[in-house]
Amino acid sequence: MTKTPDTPAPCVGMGETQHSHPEELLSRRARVAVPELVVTCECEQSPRGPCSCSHRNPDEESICSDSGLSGSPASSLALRKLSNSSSSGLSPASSFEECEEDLLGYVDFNVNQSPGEALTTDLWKKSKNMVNWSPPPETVKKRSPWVQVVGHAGNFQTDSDGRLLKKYCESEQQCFLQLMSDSLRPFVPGYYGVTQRDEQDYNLMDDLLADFDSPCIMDCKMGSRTYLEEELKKARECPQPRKDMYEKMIAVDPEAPTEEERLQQAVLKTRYMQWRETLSSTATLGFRIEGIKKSDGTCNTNFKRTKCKDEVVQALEDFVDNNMLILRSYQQRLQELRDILEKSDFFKAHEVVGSSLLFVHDVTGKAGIWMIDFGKTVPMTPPLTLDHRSPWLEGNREDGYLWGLDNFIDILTTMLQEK
Ligand SMILES: O=P(O)(O)O[C@H]1[C@H](O)[C@@H](OP(=O)(O)O)[C@H](OP(=O)(O)O)[C@@H](OP(=O)(O)O)[C@H]1O
Ligand SMILES: Nc1ncnc2c1ncn2[C@@H]1O[C@H](COP(=O)(O)OP(=O)(O)O)[C@@H](O)[C@H]1O
Repeated sequence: MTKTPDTPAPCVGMGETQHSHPEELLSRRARVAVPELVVTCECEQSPRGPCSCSHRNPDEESICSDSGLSGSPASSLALRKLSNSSSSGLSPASSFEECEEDLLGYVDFNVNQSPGEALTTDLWKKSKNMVNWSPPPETVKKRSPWVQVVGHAGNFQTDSDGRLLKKYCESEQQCFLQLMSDSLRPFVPGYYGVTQRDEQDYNLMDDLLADFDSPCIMDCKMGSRTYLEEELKKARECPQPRKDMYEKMIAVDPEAPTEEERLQQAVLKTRYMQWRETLSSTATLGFRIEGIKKSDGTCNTNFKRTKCKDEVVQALEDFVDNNMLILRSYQQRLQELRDILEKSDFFKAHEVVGSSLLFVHDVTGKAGIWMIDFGKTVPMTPPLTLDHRSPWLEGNREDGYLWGLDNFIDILTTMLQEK
């Protein structure tokens, strides 16, 4: 995904989470209190819309969009966009560093809470007793500001605990809840329930960048299909051609639209998504690079046409700066992930579409890979399961995730052998 903050909100004033009445919170299934919840009670409840994966404004553009400028070291537009999500202080996500003042009044109710732990009455009591607890100043560690590589504009906020708030999406919440007790747990961000800020609900999760120092980040979208079968069905029953997608299409290839699409100046979402799949490596390799952010601040989302193996290899070499140790770590981590995926109950029972692998490393040699974005990960009807390698035929709901992962591992293995 792509499209990010155009209207950045300053950090100041963004640190406050909307307060809710404790009883109300306790009764809301799978919700977890965040620090501020106990302090004041305004008893407001936000309207819970449908999956806020539809929170997106189709006209919003990406932070590092490939509108002709990406790929180069922060050009002026790229800088403007990047500044929305990086250390310049304009991020809609308030960074730890930017909000350091907030720490002076820092209150941590979740100090003993682990990811996925639901708020029980006992924990609630424990939390209340900790109202005035603050960490000693020496434990305050500066983190690099959070950076969003791709994704929808305004979808994220950060909190002062180094966690990330992502606009609420029910299917994503359901996935996270299950993932917290699945064998895949080490490969996903820790999840802490739902919280509110400015009347908007958010899923609260770990910021995977928190332990890295000026990280290099790559977002790769996994699978051979990037839209749900359900979306295809809807597009047939009630076609809704989109002008924004037509614009995005002709920006990359003016020849791509059909005569009819040209007349309408609009394309169906599924048509746009299929076009993107065949233009990139999604259709041929089962994954595609969406964006890369280097530690020097350069950001590139110009991978829409990165299709063949050689092009992917070139982008990967650039991402790791030809550091074979990092590449080896990534290869091993992907192999571990594959082993776990093949056994995971969650994975067997879900169609995983539009989900990404987030690759993160830094100059210290630390490297990690996590699965993110479960907005379009939906359960199969039991007892149906997927093998994630069979080709997709409409109705079988196969997503090609493991096929893509096999190809990814093969590419890294060949790169390592050739060095
Ligand atoms: O990357 P570009 O070419 O800009 O196209 C985007 C991505 O495919 C998004 O997928 P993802 O979020 O996985 O990156 C998708 O969001 P969905 O995930 O909601 O399908 C967007 O659909 P809209 O949000 O409907 O515009 C679509 O416009
Ligand atoms: N848990 C996380 N920790 C750190 N960065 C994240 C995390 N989740 C998402 N991101 C950043 O946000 C971007 C978009 O994430 P994603 O979940 O795909 O959002 P969207 O649903 O809006 O596309 C990713 O490319 C990554 O840079």
